[in-house]
Amino acid sequence: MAAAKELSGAGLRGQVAGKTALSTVGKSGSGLTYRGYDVKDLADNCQFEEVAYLILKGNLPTQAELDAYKTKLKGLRKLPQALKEVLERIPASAHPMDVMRTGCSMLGNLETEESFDQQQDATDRMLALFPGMINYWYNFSHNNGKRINEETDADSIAEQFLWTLHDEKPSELHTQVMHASLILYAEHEFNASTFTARVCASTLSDMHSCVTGAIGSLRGPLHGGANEAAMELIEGMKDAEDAEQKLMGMLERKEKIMGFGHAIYRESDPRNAIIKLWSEKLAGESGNTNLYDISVRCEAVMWREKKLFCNADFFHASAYNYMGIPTKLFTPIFVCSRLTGWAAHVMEQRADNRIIRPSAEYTGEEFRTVPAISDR
Ligand SMILES: CC(=O)SCCNC(=O)CCNC(=O)[C@H](O)C(C)(C)COP(=O)(O)OP(=O)(O)OC[C@H]1O[C@@H](n2cnc3c(N)ncnc32)[C@H](O)[C@@H]1OP(=O)(O)O
Ligand SMILES: O=C([O-])CC(=O)C(=O)O
Repeated sequence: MAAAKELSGAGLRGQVAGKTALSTVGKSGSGLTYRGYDVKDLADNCQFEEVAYLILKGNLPTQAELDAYKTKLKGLRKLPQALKEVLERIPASAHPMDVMRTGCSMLGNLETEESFDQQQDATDRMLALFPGMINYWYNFSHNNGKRINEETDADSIAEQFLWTLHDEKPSELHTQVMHASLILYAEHEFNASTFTARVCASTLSDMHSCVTGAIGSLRGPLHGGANEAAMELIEGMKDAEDAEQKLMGMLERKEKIMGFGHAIYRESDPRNAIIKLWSEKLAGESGNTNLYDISVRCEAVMWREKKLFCNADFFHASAYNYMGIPTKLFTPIFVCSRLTGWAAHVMEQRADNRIIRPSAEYTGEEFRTVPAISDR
């Protein structure tokens, strides 16, 4: 099992900051469970919608419940015209995570969550709409003003993401990998973005504000942004030998290697083995295993030199690249998935709320009085 570290120190490390029934990290099974189910079991046997249902509603759906949920989500894909207009005004140079943040916030203006009774519907709308939203912007801004049809016939969120990105039905294999990827990223206890969402929820704010804040926290390279940073690293390496040399140089210069290490896991991240297998399969399918081979060498060097292991992000880089996904859209996919965890945590916080307001250890000046301006 991927066990948890002994934790203490800055960054609230090791401190229990609240309760959750949603997931465990470093405690049982392969090391990550959603509502008691091992993430590997879920990734091997479920579609993303089943896992979203589990996280949001508490139990795995029956076939009839799953069909009804997927039909509901399919009916919620249409982007409001005002949101399309905002997306068309965002320049191609913008980071797609900023587009997600603005898009989510705009949706909150157009379809405001007026009461907590609407929390499930507000979440479902975002789950259904986010893939088309980011790919509408991406195609418009990067593809000569192309306006895609976001109301595709895609059967699932996994398929909808790839379909709206490439404007064609994706292969079975690619859709299967996307399901697994969305499942792996869906929930992870009190990580930085989820904690952001919970802090916002604790003030009794609305769902769109909680999610907008969480997107901002996920954006950084120490958190979700690491999958993009990992891609930038490996695409600069010619082959496995070059990877070895470059990494050794970076370690000598004490540079941080994105996609490695974890705040909670000690020896491995259970999501890595799963996405690594998919990356290998995609490499085989593509007929060019170089990027996969480079990634495998990086993993070996980091463990040999530093006992640092790949987290969920590292092999996601090569997997997404093999599926033809542009690097800057990697972290928005994480948003399309983690939205389930964020929303479920918001609902959990609301159900048993006290405003989150810790204390600080003061390190500033002693008490003093204001001198006259002429004496300063
Ligand atoms: C889905 C996710 O969000 S997973 C996380 C994605 N983020 C990354 O991949 C970014 C790279 N990794 C990191 O920056 C860190 O490992 C974090 C942010 C994930 C965890 O941070 P921490 O809990 O502070 O890490 P930890 O306490 O284990 O660090 C121990 C030591 O290892 C070093 N270290 C940790 N990760 C790395 C890394 N990826 N590369 C180089 N050194 C590292 C730290 O600098 C620290 O050294 P120090 O004691 O000399 O300061
Ligand atoms: O738990 C964390 O700190 C980061 C992480 O792996 C995640 O959010 O998936």
